[in-house]
Amino acid sequence: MAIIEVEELSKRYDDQAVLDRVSFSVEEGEVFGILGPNGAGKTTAVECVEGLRRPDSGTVRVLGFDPLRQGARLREHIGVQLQHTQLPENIKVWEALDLYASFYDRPRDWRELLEQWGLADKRNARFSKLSGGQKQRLFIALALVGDPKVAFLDELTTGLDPQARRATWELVRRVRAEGVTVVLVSHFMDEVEELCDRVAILDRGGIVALDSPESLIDGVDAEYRMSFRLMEGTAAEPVRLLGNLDGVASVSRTGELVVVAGRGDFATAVTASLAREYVTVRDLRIDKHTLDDAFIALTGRSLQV
Ligand SMILES: Nc1ncnc2c1ncn2[C@@H]1O[C@H](COP(=O)(O)OP(=O)(O)OP(=O)(O)O)[C@@H](O)[C@H]1O
Repeated sequence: MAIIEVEELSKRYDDQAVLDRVSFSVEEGEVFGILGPNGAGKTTAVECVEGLRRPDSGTVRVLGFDPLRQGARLREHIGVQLQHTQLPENIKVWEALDLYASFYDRPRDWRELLEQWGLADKRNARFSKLSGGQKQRLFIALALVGDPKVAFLDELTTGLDPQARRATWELVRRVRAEGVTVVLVSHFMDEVEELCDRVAILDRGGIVALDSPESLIDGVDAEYRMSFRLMEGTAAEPVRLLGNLDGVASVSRTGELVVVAGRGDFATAVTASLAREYVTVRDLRIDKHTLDDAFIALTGRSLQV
């Protein structure tokens, strides 16, 4: 069942078209990613869905509500992650939760959220004294305090170190496991690949692709490479053995190192052929495509900044 439906959403700022007839829907229970480079219009799109910005045209329904006309009722059922600048430096963790709980008719018990998100010992700490990861946990707890059906998480891991990013990903999985639908805005490929059931790739105001990360990656019809080392004394000559296999574009050998490039599922054909000839190899590596390759294939540019 679609929980969010967006049709033909358009928005301009002055003479700049930021969203141009964007349509997508989000299914109940999924983690839906909106991925795109800086300035692609991600935040604008999400804020139109949340009812925080007014689109020029198009329709948006979230849980059946029109975010502009029924914003107050809608906000009872959604949770929005705040950006850092939106909490006073001196507010205590419990005060922030208590304040946000007061915005809802039927909030969750924030003491439970403190426990659940590992913030119980930080209950009386001031916001400014929290680490980046703790702040992120607080923001997620605040987004959940209204017991929402949908949570919007925007650039959740920007500025976090790799360890804190991974810990935050785990938290998102927990939110999903609780049955909350998640809309995740990000410009990190790995994050989206890791977390999202489906992703809309937004570029220059339009959706250039919408699918699961796996399908987007599988759809990339570009060469990739596999490499391995032959065991010493191997008699087989890989260039001859592998050169004519389906999908293989080139095979090169430098000493024991063999590099095979190709398209499609050539790596399976290569390993099967090696096994048939009893050739054992080590250090086998396949540089499979990533979401960034999918982005390059779709837009001609890399998203990595
Ligand atoms: N209130 C506004 N008035 C004028 N222009 C705006 C406004 N908000 C955003 N823009 C412009 O619209 C474009 C899209 O901005 P938006 O914040 O939606 O992109 P984004 O994909 O979320 O980018 P980022 O990843 O940098 O947050 C940008 O060029 C931005 O400068």
